Parts: sequence; C-alpha cells; structure tokens
Amino acid sequence: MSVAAVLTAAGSGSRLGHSLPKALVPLGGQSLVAHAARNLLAARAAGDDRVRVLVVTAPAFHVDAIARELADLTDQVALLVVAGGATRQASVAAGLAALVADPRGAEADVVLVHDAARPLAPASLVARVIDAVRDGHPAVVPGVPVTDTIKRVAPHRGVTVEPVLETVPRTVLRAIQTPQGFTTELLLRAHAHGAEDAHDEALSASDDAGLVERLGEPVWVVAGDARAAKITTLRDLQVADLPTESDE
Ligand SMILES: Nc1ccn([C@@H]2O[C@H](COP(=O)(O)OP(=O)(O)OP(=O)(O)O)[C@@H](O)[C@H]2O)c(=O)n1
Ligand SMILES: C[C@](O)(CO)[C@H](O)COP(=O)(O)O
Repeated sequence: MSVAAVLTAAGSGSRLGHSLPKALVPLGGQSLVAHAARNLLAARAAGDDRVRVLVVTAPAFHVDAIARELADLTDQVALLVVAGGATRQASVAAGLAALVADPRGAEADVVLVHDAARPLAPASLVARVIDAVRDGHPAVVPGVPVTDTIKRVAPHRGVTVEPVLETVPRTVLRAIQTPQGFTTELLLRAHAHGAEDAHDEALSASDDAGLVERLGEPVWVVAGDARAAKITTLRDLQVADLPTESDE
C-alpha cells in the first residue's frame, strides 16, 4: 500500500506568454514544476504515509528538460517523466498508463493528481487530501469558499453585454484546487470511462474528480488553501512571488 502522484506539467502556458513552457518558468529561483514536486514530496500524512512514486507529464519536446529539473529528487522518490497529451485529461491518462506499467507504481493504492500550475500548494494540504482518502473517501478534492457573487449568464458569440439568468447561492459553492486524491481503482475506472473524450478540449474533463462524477460516484471536498492558487497569467506569477507565511 503506497501513495503515488501524477504531476501535470505538459501545458504550454499560452496565457502566461513566457518563452518557456509554464512548468519550467522560474519562481523565486526554482521552476514551477520543481516547487510543486518538492511540496508533494514534503507531505507526511498519518503514519508517515507519503508519495513514493511520482509521474510527471511533460511537453513532448521537454521530457528531458523536466527530468533534468527534477533529477535531484530521485533519492527521495521513484520518478518517471512522460510526454503528456493534447488536453489535461489526456496528460493525466498518459501519466496513469506509465504509473501502472511500472512495478513500483502498480503497488500504489492511492493516487494524487496535482498541477505544476499550483506550485505553492503546501505539504499540509497534500497530507490532508491523503488522510481523507485513507479515512474512507475514495475521491477527495480541496476546495475554498467562493467570495465573489456568482451569476449565471447566457453567453452569445460576439455579444459583449450578456443577460443574467440568476444569482447562484454562493454558500454551497467551492472553487476546486489540486492535489486531488483517489483510490487507484476508482481513478483508473473514471479515466477508462471518460477516455473517448480525452483528446477533445471541449469535451474532456477540466479535473479528475469530474470524471468520477461522470461515473456517478461520490466526490468529497476538504478545506483547500489559498497558497494552492493556480498560476495562469503573468499577474498570478507576480502574486505568487510575493512574500507569504510559510507552511506549518
Ligand atoms: N495538455 C495539457 C494541458 C495542461 N496540462 C497541465 O494541466 C495543468 C493546468 O493547466 P493550465 O493551467 O491550463 O496550463 P496550460 O494548459 O499550460 O495553460 P494555457 O491554457 O494558458 O496554455 C498545468 O499544470 C498544465 O501543465 C497538461 O499536463 N497537459
Ligand atoms: C484541475 C484544476 O486545477 C482544478 O481547479 C483545473 O480544473 C485545471 O483547469 P485548466 O483549465 O486545465 O487550467
């Protein structure tokens, strides 16, 4: 019984607009993927449960660069770096295929899926997700309360002023982060069920828990962490570079 993680790092980062793929962009002297991997590996859940196998999905032309970036972690974890796919879902599926094909990965009964685009997700959050899966919740996501008022609109292509349909009660809304944690059996089943849509950006799931929902299986939310914010734009990167309190 052990924990494995798939770390998605195969995106191009088109909205960030950097010359490097987003995962290799530096933040405070380390790349985003290195930050994310280190925080995953620093997590200690109950009974010293921790990530033993790490599969990283890389842009096809940057597999070696990402492997070099993480080379110093190989004394702590079994590391596999594989080419990702056309969508995030396809990249996770490629990571899972590599995981189960490796004898060390095949032993994992819990799998975390995490985004290199959330480099500062603290080890305490990672441990909270692992603990919730171990406590009997087969699909667990971190979520933070929504602070803006949320309205549903009726968008129309080319129309810049959109009609409001309703205001959604925000007390029942959570903005969902990663790492998301699953029993290996459920995550593999969810990806197999959703495989047909994996390569289509419009049809693929934006997160792994969404695939579990499509199976009709329950998904559970634990408290997220503001530090696990996603870096999408240059402004997000600048905010992530601001001084912040360290993990407990
Ligand atoms: N084909 C893809 C697309 C995304 N990702 C990963 O999924 C996470 C979330 O994606 P996002 O933040 O949207 O990253 P990009 O796709 O790189 O961003 P953009 O849409 O601006 O190009 C990131 O860690 C990214 O590397 C991936 O592994 N494979
Ligand atoms: C998985 C995720 O980070 C959860 O919020 C998010 O759905 C990724 O979305 P993206 O459009 O691939 O950035």
